Amino acid sequence: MGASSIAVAEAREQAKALDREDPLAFTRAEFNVPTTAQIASTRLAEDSATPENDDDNKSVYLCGNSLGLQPKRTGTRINQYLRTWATQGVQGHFKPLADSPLPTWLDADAKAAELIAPIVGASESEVAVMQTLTTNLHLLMSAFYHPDINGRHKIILESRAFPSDHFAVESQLRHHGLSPETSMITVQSPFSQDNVLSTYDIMSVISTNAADTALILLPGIQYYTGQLLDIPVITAFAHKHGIFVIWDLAHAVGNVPLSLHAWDVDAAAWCTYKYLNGGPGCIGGLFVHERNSLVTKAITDPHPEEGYTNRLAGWWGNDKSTRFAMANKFHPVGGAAGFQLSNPSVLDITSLSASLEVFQLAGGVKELRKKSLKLTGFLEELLNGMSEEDRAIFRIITPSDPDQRGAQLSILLEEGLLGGVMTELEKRSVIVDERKPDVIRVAPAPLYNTFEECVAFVEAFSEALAAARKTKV
Ligand SMILES: Cc1ncc(COP(=O)(O)O)c(C=O)c1O
Ligand SMILES: Nc1ccccc1C(=O)C[C@H](N)C(=O)O
Repeated sequence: MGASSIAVAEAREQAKALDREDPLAFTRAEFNVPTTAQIASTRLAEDSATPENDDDNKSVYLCGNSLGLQPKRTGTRINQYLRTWATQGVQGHFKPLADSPLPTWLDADAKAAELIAPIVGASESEVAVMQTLTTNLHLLMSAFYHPDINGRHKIILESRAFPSDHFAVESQLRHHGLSPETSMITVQSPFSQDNVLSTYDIMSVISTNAADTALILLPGIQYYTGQLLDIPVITAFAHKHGIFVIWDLAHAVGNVPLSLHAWDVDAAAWCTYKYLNGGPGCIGGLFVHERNSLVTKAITDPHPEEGYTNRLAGWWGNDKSTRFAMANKFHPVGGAAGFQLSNPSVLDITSLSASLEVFQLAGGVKELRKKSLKLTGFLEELLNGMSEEDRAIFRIITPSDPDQRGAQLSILLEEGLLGGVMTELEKRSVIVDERKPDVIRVAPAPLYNTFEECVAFVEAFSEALAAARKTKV
């Protein structure tokens, strides 16, 4: 690749064969893949948008790690939801819609929890579809971080955490009157220049701070490097030291198989706009292990709040049977649903549920992972096979061990090339994302990307590198 057109032709033939053999190839037709004309258009006005036609040239969209593509059935389901609202008004809360899998609005959250539970490996009662990622991290910390300045008060997180996670931790500490300088511990790798963290790096920091750490917040998959951490092993190690762990699964959910219950994870939160294709800013989710949300007292108990986990509460977390009684005693429903605050946006839940229907069609995340391993492995092989001239100016920083990554490969470019490479890729209708200062993240999503698109990417990338080299500032 990158030099010889024969190599490109061979790779394309190989990719075509892999696409033909792919048992999940059919799910691509479930998605709206932007065409090259749509991507090139500079205005979004309805009259200038190019109508999509299946014969049109499609863009190469490898950005599902940032925003997943729109499933075609999202429009169908949202229109059904809109019809219910238009024709029923408030009665939509209670009336099921004929000829549609959509539940009544009152049951929308429970139904969505049912769909998300297998994706994260939890029971339905351990998950709630609610709020957004950063909010959910705050809600979990408010419930499970109880600092004791003379005992456990520290929070451990990675040194290059996604800024929102870092801000959330810092502000939690300040909220409790603590200083990040004394109570925030960050993990970084002493060995890896790219800050790929070994399990040992993380365990060492836990060991050193074991006596006074209350909480650990870590990413299932690190957003920048694409590294998949060993969730069960790190969780077990933290538990041995009496530390509660919250996992941020933004980049892991819908990407790699998760078994949160079996791994004994304490709590986790995620967003749904990446591999779950819920749409920008769509409703998020959280997991609370059943042992952490036990409702030990019956609702008829004179002091029902005793025995309930401490939490920031709202009426939607109240038991359904008394939610509308308009009494002011909080009776949380057992499980993660008891952490809900407000009635959720049914528009959001409808959008997410439409995409989760496609996950069901595909046979779930385990099936998708089989394809994902092949797809990302193929992309890696193509990148490693590029010309020496190309390879001299980029390096894949994502672990090469497939068990330590999901779909994403992060490519570190030589300094000064990022802007030029992104411009050149966009000219060729190749959509990936940039993370300053020097990384592009490329994520073939098994629900809609093809092996042929991996070849198209590498071809465009080689041309982009050549062009960027010339214009490098
Ligand atoms: C790891 C991580 N944490 C937090 C966020 C912020 O999510 P949100 O804006 O949905 O709160 C994102 C993505 O934006 C993310 O990737
Ligand atoms: N929601 C967004 C809105 C605008 C720009 C980026 C995002 C992202 O989601 C970024 C993503 N969390 C990331 O890992 O880069």
